Amino acid sequence: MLGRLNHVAIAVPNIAAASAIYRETLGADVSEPQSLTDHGVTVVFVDLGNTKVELLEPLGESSPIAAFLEKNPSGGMHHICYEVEDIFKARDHLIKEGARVLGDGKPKLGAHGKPVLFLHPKDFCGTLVELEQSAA
Ligand SMILES: CC[C@H](C(=O)O)C(=O)SCCNC(=O)CCNC(=O)[C@H](O)C(C)(C)COP(=O)(O)OP(=O)(O)OC[C@H]1O[C@@H](n2cnc3c(N)ncnc32)[C@H](O)[C@@H]1OP(=O)(O)O
Ligand SMILES: [Co+2]
Repeated sequence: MLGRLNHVAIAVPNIAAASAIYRETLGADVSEPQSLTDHGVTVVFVDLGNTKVELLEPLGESSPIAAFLEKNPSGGMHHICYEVEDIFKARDHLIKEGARVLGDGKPKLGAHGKPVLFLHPKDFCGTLVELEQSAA
């Protein structure tokens, strides 16, 4: 079911400072910030050629990453995103397996304009999993 590793996400308190660390200290290619109001985050992507790192900062009052940053004030690894061919097929399989699909189970468009879903960290070795459909 799982395809490529699309990205590893790091939640940060300040995305400008984190982008500067990746751009200047690590010499990485960092995208411009994207505000994803629907998702309550501002993101940038660090292009690594074979995969990406997503840096994300809370956006708005009810950001889903606010509680995570309260527990991890300097930031930390937040989620891992795998690609799947068919997100509906993947979702239905996971529900059948008893996994918790977060939200209302309806895929939303992610930062790449493709449908994404999130799976509860408690069901996947303490790791928040994001699934992104490889095709739009
Ligand atoms: C889609 C746009 C973009 C993209 O890639 O295109 C993004 O990736 S946007 C990313 C931001 N959006 C989300 O993360 C949506 C899914 N996340 C959620 O719904 C919440 O963050 C949730 C439910 C995973 C956690 O919410 P919250 O922290 O408010 O809940 P709890 O404090 O009750 O946490 C429950 C339990 O889970 C542990 N937890 C929380 N977050 C994580 C995490 N990132 N990794 C591992 N574990 C996590 C938390 O510590 C609690 O554990 P407990 O032992 O009960 O204390
Ligand atoms: Co993500």
